[in-house]
Amino acid sequence: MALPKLTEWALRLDDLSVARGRGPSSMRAVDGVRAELPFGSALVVSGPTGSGKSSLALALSGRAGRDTRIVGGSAVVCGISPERRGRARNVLTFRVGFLSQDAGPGLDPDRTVGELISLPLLEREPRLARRQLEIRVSNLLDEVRLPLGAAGKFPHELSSGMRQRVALAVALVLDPRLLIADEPLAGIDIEVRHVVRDAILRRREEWGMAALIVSNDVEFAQEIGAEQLVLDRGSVVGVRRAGEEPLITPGAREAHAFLGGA
Ligand SMILES: Nc1ncnc2c1ncn2[C@@H]1O[C@H](COP(=O)(O)OP(=O)(O)OP(=O)(O)O)[C@@H](O)[C@H]1O
Repeated sequence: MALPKLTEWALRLDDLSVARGRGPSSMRAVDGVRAELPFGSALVVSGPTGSGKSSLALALSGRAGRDTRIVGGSAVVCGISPERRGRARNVLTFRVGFLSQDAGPGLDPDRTVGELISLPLLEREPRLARRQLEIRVSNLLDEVRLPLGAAGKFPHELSSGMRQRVALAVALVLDPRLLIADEPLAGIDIEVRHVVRDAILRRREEWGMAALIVSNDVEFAQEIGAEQLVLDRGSVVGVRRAGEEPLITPGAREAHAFLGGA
């Protein structure tokens, strides 16, 4: 079967609902979200704790386990539904780089940084020559501003900010068409912020990478010229297109704060 072609949209969500959990503890974490993200643009998803941001990011990433299911509407991510399985899903994971909320602390402690960055490449291209692999690893280390010597280190030998930069390098190593990053700036050094921002801007400029970032950092959203979407209890309660006034659902006054208003 032919693989799905890339569409002009990195992301198209039509009335998307996502359930979390299994059995009696299952609940609707995302409820009827509509959004479109063309290649070359960025969307920042904000909202209070438990509003469904991570559930949305995970459901779209192609990495969701059985406790995260699309239960209504549809999603097309880089031309592929994240509900697909088998080869189409593999292609989705190659087209979409994913930085989960616990990506930095969750790095495999038994692998060196060089091995961690190489793994996705070897999964996609098992016959890749060693020299090519080394070049890709060193380019990525350079992009996330880590010294070349970091390739031989294990995660526990690095600071939390450095681990987060390694996790970003892993998410970017396949040159994804869409980067989905869940709280990439949370609680770590300023260098991480610059690295994430510069990677998004450069890759967007060079080949139209799109980005979906979960963050409540309004300044960051503005720095990368992103459209913003505010979730509350799984539903969209506010939207702000770059350079425009926010649109807020009547009664959702707290959405202003997430869009940089009073
Ligand atoms: N594995 C799970 N099983 C059952 N419910 C879950 C699971 N994961 C999340 N939830 C529930 O889904 C809802 C949305 O959670 P989610 O983590 O997506 O929100 P969030 O906006 O990302 O929150 P935070 O800012 O705290 O990360 C919450 O009510 C949460 O308790």
